Amino acid sequence: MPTVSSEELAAAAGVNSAKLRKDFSYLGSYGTRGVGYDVEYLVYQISRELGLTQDWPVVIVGIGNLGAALANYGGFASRGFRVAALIDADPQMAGKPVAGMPVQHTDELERIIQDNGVSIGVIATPAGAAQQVCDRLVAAGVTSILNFAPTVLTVPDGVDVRKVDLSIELQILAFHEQRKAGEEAADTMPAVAARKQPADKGPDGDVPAVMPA
Ligand SMILES: NC(=O)c1ccc[n+]([C@@H]2O[C@H](COP(=O)([O-])OP(=O)(O)OC[C@H]3O[C@@H](n4cnc5c(N)ncnc54)[C@H](O)[C@@H]3O)[C@@H](O)[C@H]2O)c1
Repeated sequence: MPTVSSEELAAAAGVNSAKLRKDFSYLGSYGTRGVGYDVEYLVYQISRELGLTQDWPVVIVGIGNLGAALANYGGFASRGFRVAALIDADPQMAGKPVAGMPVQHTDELERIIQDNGVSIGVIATPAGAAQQVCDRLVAAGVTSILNFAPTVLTVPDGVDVRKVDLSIELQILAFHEQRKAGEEAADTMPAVAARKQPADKGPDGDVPAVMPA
C-alpha cells in the first residue's frame, strides 16, 4: 500500500505540514502516525470532495475551431467530464463527426440537455450568439456555464458562470514582462536605480497594489 507523509506532501505543495493535516482532517482523512496517508484512499477522498467521483455530462455549443479543439481534448474524461453532445447552429455541420461524435443542430439543444441530464454547458460560439445560447441552456436545465466567448453573460441566481479568457492571461504576462524590462533598464541607469524604492513592490512583493492605469 503506497503511503505518503504529511511532511512530503507539505513540501511538494509548499505549505506547512500541520496546516495540511488540519485541512485533510476536514475530508475525514487522518493519516497514521509514522506511516502517513494511504495514497489511493486520499486521492479518492479529495476527488469525492471536489465532485469528481461522479460522471458529469457536458455539452459544447459552437463547434468551430475552439469547440472542435475542446471536443478533441482527452483530458476531460479522466477528470469525470463526459462530452455528451456537440451542438452547432450551422445546418451544414449537423451529422458531421467531430472527435468521433456527430455534431447536432441547435434545434435539438433542449432535448439533448434533458435526455442526458446535463448540468454543465460550454459556450464556444461567437460573442454575439453567446447570451442567447446561454439563455437556452439555462432554460433547458443547465446550471453551470463555462464561457469562452468574449462577452459577459447574464444568468439568473443559482447559475454559475466561469469565463475563460486567454488574452487576459497574456495581458498579465505582458504586464510582468513590461515590469521586468523596466527593472532591467533601471539597473543599468544608476540615477534611476537610486530612486527605486522597495515601495515599488506591492504588499505581496510581486505586483503593485494598484495597477498602473
Ligand atoms: N476564451 C478564449 O481564450 C478564447 C480563445 C479563442 C477563441 N475564443 C472565442 O471562442 C469563440 C469561438 O471561436 P472559434 O475560433 O472557434 O470561432 P468559429 O467561428 O470557428 O466557431 C464558432 C462556431 O459557433 C457556431 N455558432 C454560431 N452561432 C451559434 C449559435 N447561436 N448556436 C450554436 N452555434 C453557433 C458557428 O456555426 C461556428 O461553428 C469566439 O467567441 C472566440 O472569440 C475564446
